Amino acid sequence: MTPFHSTLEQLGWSEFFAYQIGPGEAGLVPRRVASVHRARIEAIDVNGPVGLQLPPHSSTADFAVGDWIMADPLTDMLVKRLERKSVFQRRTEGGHGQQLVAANVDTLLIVTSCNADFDPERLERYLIMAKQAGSNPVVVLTKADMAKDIGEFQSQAEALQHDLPVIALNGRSADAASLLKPWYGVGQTIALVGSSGVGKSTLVNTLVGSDTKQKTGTIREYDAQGRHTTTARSLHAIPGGGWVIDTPGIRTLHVSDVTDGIDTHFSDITELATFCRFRDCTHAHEPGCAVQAAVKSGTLAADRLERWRSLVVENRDRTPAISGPRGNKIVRKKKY
Ligand SMILES: Nc1nc2c(ncn2[C@@H]2O[C@H](COP(=O)(O)OP(=O)(O)OP(=O)(O)O)[C@@H](O)[C@H]2O)c(=O)[nH]1
Ligand SMILES: [Zn+2]
Repeated sequence: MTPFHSTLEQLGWSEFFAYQIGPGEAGLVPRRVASVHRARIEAIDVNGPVGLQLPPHSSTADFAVGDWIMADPLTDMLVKRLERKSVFQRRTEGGHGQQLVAANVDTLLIVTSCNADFDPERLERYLIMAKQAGSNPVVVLTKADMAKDIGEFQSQAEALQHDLPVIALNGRSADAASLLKPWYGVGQTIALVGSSGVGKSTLVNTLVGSDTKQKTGTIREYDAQGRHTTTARSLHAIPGGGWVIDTPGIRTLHVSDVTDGIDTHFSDITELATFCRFRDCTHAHEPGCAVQAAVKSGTLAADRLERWRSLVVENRDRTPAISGPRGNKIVRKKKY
């Protein structure tokens, strides 16, 4: 059962949201979206779980788990959604439209396991996604109990970003909860992303207790290959404070709509580029290129520049252009 919460702050409320309430909205109450279904939305407020009425012609697809909304307490009608502090979205398969994954997430736990799933290039894609969304990333290496050399996985992950927290754990053991404690204090929201089968649901169960999870409505169904998989996302209360959002396993992580995320993750290249002679320098063959100069002098690793380049090309290729021609199609060698 979702525990009773007496204050909005415990639900994740902050001044960021309070400032968005207009003078004419004193009769409305803030509620947080706890689960989004095809035809209904469930929320939580200071009195516990509550269903929401959607205004005519609105779609549940416009709301994300973790959203803050204002509702009329008499009718439970959803009146408006508040601006998000952070939001994860991804392009739907086929490339049309965006699918909202989670909103107002403070920390993104990027989950991978200490086995064949581990792939630094895929992790880097998740780091870019976290930056684009506005959340702090933490890498969680599951199945550490099965790995021979955890240190090797850990150091490869740590090399991806300066000061990146990397936590190796056994998701089935209670210790996992204490290792992750720094990121789920009272009112803090964490979300888990990663491939199918890496142990996201297991970790959520360890954090919230399996009984709680069953009742908060996460649906497990069989996918096309007959695998048992998480299909719905919802906000789960962590006993003692904090919230966790489980997300369905991502099969292939393409990058699109992450220009800002790439610029932030590769801030060294972004900064060097301001010294290039040409404003539209591609850092490939132009004279006076500060980025190439840094590679030559050894201050920028050539493989880092290559990773940047392939992500920029993929992002450009997959993000619909507002105007002008689209980039050349690239042949993908590898699935992430
Ligand atoms: N030994 C070990 N097994 C684990 C660990 N974490 C998860 N598992 C097992 O790995 C399998 C897959 O775990 P899930 O939690 O269902 O994976 P998931 O990421 O939620 O998968 P999707 O719901 O498909 O996205 C289960 O059999 C778990 O018991 C771990 O840290 N150590
Ligand atoms: Zn350049």
